[in-house]
Amino acid sequence: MSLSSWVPGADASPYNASCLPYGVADGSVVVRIGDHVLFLDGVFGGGVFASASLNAFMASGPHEWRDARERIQRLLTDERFRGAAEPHLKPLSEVTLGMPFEVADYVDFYCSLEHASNLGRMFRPDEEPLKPNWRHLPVGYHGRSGTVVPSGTPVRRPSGQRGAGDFGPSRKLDIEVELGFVVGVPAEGPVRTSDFASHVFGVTLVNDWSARDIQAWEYVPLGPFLGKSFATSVSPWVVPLDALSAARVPGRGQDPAPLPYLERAEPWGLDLGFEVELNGEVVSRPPYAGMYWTPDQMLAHMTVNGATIRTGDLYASGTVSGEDAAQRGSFIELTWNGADPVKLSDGSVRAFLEDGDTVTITATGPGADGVPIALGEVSGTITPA
Ligand SMILES: O=C(O)/C=C/C(=O)CC(=O)CC(=O)O
Ligand SMILES: [Ca+2]
Ligand SMILES: [Mg+2]
Repeated sequence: MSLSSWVPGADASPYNASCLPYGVADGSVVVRIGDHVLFLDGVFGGGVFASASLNAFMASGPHEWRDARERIQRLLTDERFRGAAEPHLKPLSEVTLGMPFEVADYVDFYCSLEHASNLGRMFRPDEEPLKPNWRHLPVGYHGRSGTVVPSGTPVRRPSGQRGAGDFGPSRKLDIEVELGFVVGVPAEGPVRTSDFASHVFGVTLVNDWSARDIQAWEYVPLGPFLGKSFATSVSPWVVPLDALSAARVPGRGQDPAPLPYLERAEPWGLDLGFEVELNGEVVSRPPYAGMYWTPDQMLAHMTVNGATIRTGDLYASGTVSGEDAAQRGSFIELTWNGADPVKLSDGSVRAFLEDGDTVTITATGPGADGVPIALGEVSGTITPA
């Protein structure tokens, strides 16, 4: 039975009562229902919701997460609670959304076989596309949490070294379509794959902006640095894992079989479809379901050495790219490093991003009973260097 809400328009919206992402509006914790937000401090009177971030709620653990979600669903679907809840409801158009959580550490992985193969072919044409380690562990690096910004924040074109003796504004400014996982409950490592849902609160959409010229010159052999640390944008919405149970699908197998600490009960995936818009026009549709490494494996890997995790840690999947050319999650792949530019309907072409360009990433998936749900959106406009 899908849940029917008394909030006008909510049932027809992908932000229906089986979605219910959390965010922060006007400095207060809210949940989204249709084109409205419900202020949780108002309806529940304090506690973990009397805060300007989701961190306290996320730290409270899976029992409280489930309890809150059930109470919110009851409030929004049972007419008897309408009188109590309605005073705390506001149209989305009347509030200002902010950063939903305080980011502790930020880690970026590289979990798409298609993306890693495409970049290997472009950056290392004389080598095997995949490095020898790729099928043995989810490759990742530590990013810069201080430059994780909420959707809508303008992104200034970075300047840096583009090669030997060549300094200037990046000419290869790019996007990376990713799914981010937000840690709620802290732990001392190692964390087992089977404990994923005891620690991870939910997901958020991520655009990991990348300056390909700066990156290509600087990142050997220690990995990405200034080519990616200038900005990483996230959606204002964190979708709880419970909203994604219907999106869970059997996943692709792994060969070779991973080491015991990376084993899962079964391979799985999330049937989420991304859409990438450049200046309002769809340029790609990356599918998440076929990602090679899964988020429980990423969590097990990043803690296997004993590293701790904290509330607000964000770890991202790495660029999501599918097999088809129209499913690639970055412009470097879509245009094959600029050789085959994207053609837009107004006749213009793009190899990489120009000043004034706006990129918006959205994603949808099946909610309870297959009713479509939306995962939010992450948008950013490029400003001059
Ligand atoms: O393969 C490379 O040389 C470079 C890869 C990336 O830039 C991707 C990265 O940051 C991780 C990801 O988003 O998948
Ligand atoms: Ca990335
Ligand atoms: Mg980045």
